[in-house]
Amino acid sequence: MLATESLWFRYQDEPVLKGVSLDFSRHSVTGLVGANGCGKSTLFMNLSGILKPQKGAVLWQGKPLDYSKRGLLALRQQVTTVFQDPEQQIFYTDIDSDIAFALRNLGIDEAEIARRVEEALTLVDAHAFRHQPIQCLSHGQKKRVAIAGALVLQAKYLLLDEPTAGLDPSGRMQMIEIIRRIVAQGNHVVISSHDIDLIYEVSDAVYVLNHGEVLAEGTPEAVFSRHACIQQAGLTQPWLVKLHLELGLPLCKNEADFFARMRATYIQEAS
Ligand SMILES: Nc1ncnc2c1ncn2[C@@H]1O[C@H](COP(=O)(O)OP(=O)(O)OP(=O)(O)O)[C@@H](O)[C@H]1O
Repeated sequence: MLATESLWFRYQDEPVLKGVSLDFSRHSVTGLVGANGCGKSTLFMNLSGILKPQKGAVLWQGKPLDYSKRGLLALRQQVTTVFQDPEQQIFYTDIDSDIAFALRNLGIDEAEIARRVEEALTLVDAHAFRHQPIQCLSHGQKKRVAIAGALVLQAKYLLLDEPTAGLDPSGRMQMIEIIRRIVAQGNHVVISSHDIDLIYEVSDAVYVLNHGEVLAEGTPEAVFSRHACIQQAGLTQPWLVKLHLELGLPLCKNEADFFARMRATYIQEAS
């Protein structure tokens, strides 16, 4: 279980997170949205034990997080973060060594490392550029390498900070597919993003943060239908929700569903 209980955090005088209670274990994919500066990255750093709350707690496996070196090492094998900028997480010039880095630090044997690296590269579709030096990769490819570096740890929770930032449309679709594959393996994903359409499509539950507080929580359909609340948080509604609310079209979860429903209706009406 990964959760927070009445968590307060401040860097200086002003609190950035104000008593937030969030549970990331109830759903496979939890989305976290909010305007710039509402505290999303600060929350991620609290969840991974980089920052420590002044009040309240991060709950890991039902207990307040153990901040000892041993406790944090155990946490980070089960809760891994992929930051927005992949450069922050890349240490080597060759992809295999980079992805294997954390496993070598943990003293895992080489045969197991090779197996896990292979599996992670498959999951993020990186075989095609596996032998290129990392500095020659595109932003999107580096992002996939950073995710592979987190996946080899076989963590139960993957925290993705802006996974689609800087990706072109096909990179974005590929990221959605990667998230689905990670979830299909039985893992939890927490996504913080300004890409509202992505959060709507891939999340099972959403938290809306506003000035360090939880303004709304629930299914993406319910949360994003609350126009005034979404506006108050400085956000916009996903396009599929707008079509539903403004034109009375069926509320669909993704573009493919939407076009399938529209085609079925159109063909029925035409015949
Ligand atoms: N190291 C720091 N020292 C002092 N204040 C900080 C520090 N890091 C962040 N803050 C402040 O904490 C608040 C929350 O920042 P945070 O980066 O968590 O927000 P965010 O929701 O991730 O924003 P964005 O959507 O822009 O990435 C902001 O007011 C920011 O200025």
